[in-house]
Amino acid sequence: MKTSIATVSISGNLPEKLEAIAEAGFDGIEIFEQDFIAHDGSPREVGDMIRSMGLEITLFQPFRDFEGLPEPLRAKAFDRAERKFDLMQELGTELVLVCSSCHPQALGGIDRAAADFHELGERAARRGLRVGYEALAWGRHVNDHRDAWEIVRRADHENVGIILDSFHSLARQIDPDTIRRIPGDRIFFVQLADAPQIEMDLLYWSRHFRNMPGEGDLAVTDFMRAVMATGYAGPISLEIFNDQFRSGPPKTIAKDGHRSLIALMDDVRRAEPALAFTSAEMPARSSVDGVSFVEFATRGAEADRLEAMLETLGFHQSGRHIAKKLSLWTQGEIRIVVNRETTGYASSAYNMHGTSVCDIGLSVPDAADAVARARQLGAKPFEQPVGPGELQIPAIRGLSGSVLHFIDEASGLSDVWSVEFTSSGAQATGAGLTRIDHLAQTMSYDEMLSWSLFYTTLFEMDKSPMVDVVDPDGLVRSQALETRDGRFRITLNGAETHRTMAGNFLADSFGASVQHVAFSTDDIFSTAEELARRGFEPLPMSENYYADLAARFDLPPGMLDRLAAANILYDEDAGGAFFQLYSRPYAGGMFFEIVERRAGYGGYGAPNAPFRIAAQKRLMRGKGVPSR
Ligand SMILES: O=C(O)c1ccc(O)c(O)c1
Ligand SMILES: [Mg+2]
Repeated sequence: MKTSIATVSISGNLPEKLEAIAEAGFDGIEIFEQDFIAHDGSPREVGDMIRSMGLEITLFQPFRDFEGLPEPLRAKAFDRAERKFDLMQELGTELVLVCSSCHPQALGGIDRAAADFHELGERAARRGLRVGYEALAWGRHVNDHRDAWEIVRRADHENVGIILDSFHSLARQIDPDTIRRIPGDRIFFVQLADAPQIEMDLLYWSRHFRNMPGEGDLAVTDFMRAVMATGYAGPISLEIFNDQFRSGPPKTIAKDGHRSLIALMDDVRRAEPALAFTSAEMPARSSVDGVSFVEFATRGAEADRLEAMLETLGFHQSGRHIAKKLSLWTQGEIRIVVNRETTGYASSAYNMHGTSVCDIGLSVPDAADAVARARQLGAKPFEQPVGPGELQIPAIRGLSGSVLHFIDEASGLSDVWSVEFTSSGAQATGAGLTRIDHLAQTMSYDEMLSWSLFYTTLFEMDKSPMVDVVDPDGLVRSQALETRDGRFRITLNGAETHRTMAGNFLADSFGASVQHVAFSTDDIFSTAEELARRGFEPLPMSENYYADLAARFDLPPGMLDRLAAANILYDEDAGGAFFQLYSRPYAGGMFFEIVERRAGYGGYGAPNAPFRIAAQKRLMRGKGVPSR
């Protein structure tokens, strides 16, 4: 299987695009004519430059408004085609994409178009070139791959085939299984794009909102399953028109693209085991049984403050590392590692971000498999030298320099706590916190797709719909990713401005990622009592908030007073009820949350977020949160 990507899909000038594409591991590019014209270099030089980077030109595109024209426009269209054939020969590519005509004078008529393509095929054949016909979803007469196929079939020329583009077919809700009727050798090229399901004009949707397979809502896997069932053996190419990607970092976007394509083809291979095609061999997506540990990089007085906060949250220090300045804080199934090392990865994370979550450990069935899949999908393995008596725990670099460790029972990795840590012997009753409910990561809005793709291609996780969270100073988009059993949940919060609570955290921590950790309790009221006894200072909520709760929900008698007295927030969904208690913001805007989910409540209290954020901001502006 050859991978390819259209040069429109990423930002930069042509050499920058090519470098990012080659580095991400693609085999070829679709050269967009605009990218060629904007470049100052002869077609021969451009062709040589592309090949010198190890890339092949899989396609030249687009050639527009060709078929079905009356004379003299028709003759002109053929002349134009001849000029482009000259250019293709100079560049060194043999396939051109002709997209269905949008010309106001195009006459329509399947046989007229077929005759035009037959003649174009004749002219292409003389030069050893081939022509592919693609139905644009907004084409004037042809906007459905089934009609494009009928024209190609009637054109009846060896050098004329169809080009399929998942966006055009799926955006029009054409059943992808109709592709299974097309002979594989008549499909000359396949373009892939996903898109979020939004109601809008097809052309506008296509030119601005396409995204990588798996990042949107279209049935791209079903589309590719149908394509592969035909026996198609040509390149699989991303063609992504997206405003964010056009201005984003080209290397990251190219890597995301490659990751999406490899993961998609792995899904296709699993869904269609009877089809023989080559794609990267890798273990299936890993399930995640939960967060095994969260590690903070910190130092000195900040570390003391963090540990004091953990104590008020009911944690106790249950162990110390045999050689390093790490302490282990536990409660229920929760493990927090406080890392005060002044060398190594945690130390550089501290130097970069200040006190921050530098490492997340996930419990998985097979840690080696999780790393093997991540590597196939372009993640870099992460290793640090291990000292005597320490375990080598498989790990990868996440995005933005983060680190993820994988812990399993099968290979004894879950013994790390007894092997590498000496027990303090301390026994503690705690405050009823049982496990980590979710991690909330903050990022710039432009990075959200990369992160969701990262998690959903590695793990068995589903995306929830994006929700808007209103910060008094701007909007924050929030999207939850979760395993089906809810044992691993992450929320991604995308900030567009630095004035929001989330954006401010990003700026202050130079792009640290985890802004809060949420712990579960089975009884939020008794947890709140125990926390109060330990001197925990909750985030104070306003009276207005509780007055509104009374209006919105039928709470049992006395409940409202109990909520208000303990500063507990409340929400309901069709499944059940949700209780939340927040800490005050800590260094740079990090905080902790405690939640109780009753009767299968599935959300994250999004309706409460604006009031929580306003309360945090009141505190940070008023008393001033001690910053580093
Ligand atoms: O938006 C367009 O015009 C356009 C051009 C070429 C393509 O392959 C395509 O899918 C869309
Ligand atoms: Mg296309």
